Amino acid sequence: MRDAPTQGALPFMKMHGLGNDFVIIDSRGRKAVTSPALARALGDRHRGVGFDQLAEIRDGEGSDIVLDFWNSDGSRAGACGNATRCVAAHVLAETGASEMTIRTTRGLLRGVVDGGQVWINMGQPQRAWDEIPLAGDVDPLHLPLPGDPVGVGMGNPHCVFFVDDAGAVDLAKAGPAIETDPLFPQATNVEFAQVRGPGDIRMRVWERGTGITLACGSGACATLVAARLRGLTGPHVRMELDGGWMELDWRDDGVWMTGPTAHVFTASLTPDFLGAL
Ligand SMILES: N[C@@H](CCC[C@H](N)C(=O)O)C(=O)O
Repeated sequence: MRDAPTQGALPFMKMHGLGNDFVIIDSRGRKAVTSPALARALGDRHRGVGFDQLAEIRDGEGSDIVLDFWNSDGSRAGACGNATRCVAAHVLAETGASEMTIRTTRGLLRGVVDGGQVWINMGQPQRAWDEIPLAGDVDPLHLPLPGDPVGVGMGNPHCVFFVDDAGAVDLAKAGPAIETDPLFPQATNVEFAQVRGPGDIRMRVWERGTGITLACGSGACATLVAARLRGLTGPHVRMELDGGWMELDWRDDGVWMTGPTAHVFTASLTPDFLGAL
């Protein structure tokens, strides 16, 4: 028997993009509710719901919607490509529109339905050391770290290593040391990319504030940018992540990406859970 909806409960959606999973709270038309404490409690896979990122949809500010992102450790994420794809797919299905605008701390992003797929323009990459940001004026194309990685900002920092075999990388060992390296004053997401051809990349990721995830949209964009700037690929690639395939295209107006999304369920947080925060 289904429980009757409880008064004071907070509805949310669970969605994922290639296994990068999200709790999404729709706060349009009412006060925002997210906080570091809510993100940590909800992100607990044993006592909460569990997610890689929490996203809150708010009323638009010169845009169709505003989106805020949180990591499971309670920190803010300046960008989350896969959550942006999930929310855009949801809102575009709801409104029947073929395009929309999304304001994030990074700026105004665009979502467009093309060939039955939702594409997001994640904007132009940040390539200057102080925009990524790095701790000092070093060449982002050749960061002074073992392995000669590339630094790229997509509204959040990324450190991209090119490796011979991405599958062989011990993410749990390699990721945390780079995430917290002093070269990155706001810490960093870490990508290990194997270029298999001019339009084919295999990539695995360690995410700042979350750890190993099955996919990372902003990380995929940063990886394409790093590969293109190093002359390893063209501007259009298919990328295989642990959770599946994405397609990316670096155009004159920014880095576009697409891939599958899924709405898993809608449920409500109980007043008891919320009251214990
Ligand atoms: N999974 C996301 C990236 C999430 C943000 C990241 N952990 C950060 O703190 O920057 C994506 O799909 O882009």
